[in-house]
Amino acid sequence: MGNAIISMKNVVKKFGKETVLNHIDFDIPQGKIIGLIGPSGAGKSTIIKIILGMEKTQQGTATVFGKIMPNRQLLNRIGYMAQTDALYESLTAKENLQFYADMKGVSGQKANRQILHVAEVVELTNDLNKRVSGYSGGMKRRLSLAIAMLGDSEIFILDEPTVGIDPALRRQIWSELHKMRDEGKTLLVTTHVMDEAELVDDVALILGGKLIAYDTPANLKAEYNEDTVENVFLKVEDENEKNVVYR
Ligand SMILES: Nc1ncnc2c1ncn2[C@@H]1O[C@H](COP(=O)(O)OP(=O)(O)OP(=O)(O)O)[C@@H](O)[C@H]1O
Repeated sequence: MGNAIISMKNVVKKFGKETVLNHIDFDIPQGKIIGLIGPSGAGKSTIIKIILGMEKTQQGTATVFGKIMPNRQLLNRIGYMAQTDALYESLTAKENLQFYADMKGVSGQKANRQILHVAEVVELTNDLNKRVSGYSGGMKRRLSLAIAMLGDSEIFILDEPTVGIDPALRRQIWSELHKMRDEGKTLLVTTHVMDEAELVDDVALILGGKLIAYDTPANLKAEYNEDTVENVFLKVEDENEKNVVYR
């Protein structure tokens, strides 16, 4: 794909003798939300870490903006939310946001504006002055997501951003992700929540370290003759258990 903003070419990743990613190839165009879905241990976080240059491959390459990763200079163009929260517990949420805004090179009035906006998106406005040590798990996830949204990133890589977040707020967060997409941002999001897979532009289905399907939710449903992405996923998983021995 000519206009790919993120690309993986023939990526093989092993941990010891275990092959975790088995010849993964895919291109993500700008201005799309891609949902990375697959069962626990399928290799989703490993894909993300390779794209960010945090893990090395045994074969193949990941490129972002046409440059082979790892590339430190590109990192401030990517908003990343990891699966584990990296927060300063003894600081307040606002202080955490100020710290990360500063790290991303945003300061002054612009930082204040962004902090208020991202806090509102994740409904933490009234808890900004509380210490993070007193936050619940879900509040910490929300704060991590708010931090990932700070700055002027063009790409957002979000590993399970809505875990522990209730359905109403999840909807609000997805509406913000769509808004970001409509402004030309590119988002790669992993999720276990299958109804969220209906909200992305393209679904990349990972099973046993392989990219099994990569298409729009509508095309996948038509191809597999199912009415939900969840049913497509179950069908594909079932077919693969019968036919393929992977690893
Ligand atoms: N640092 C590591 N050392 C050894 N094995 C690892 C390491 N990181 C991941 N793995 C293994 O690689 C496989 C894929 O892990 P990964 O975290 O990418 O899966 P995932 O699809 O993100 O799972 P989940 O949905 O549970 O987060 C798993 O079998 C895991 O045990």
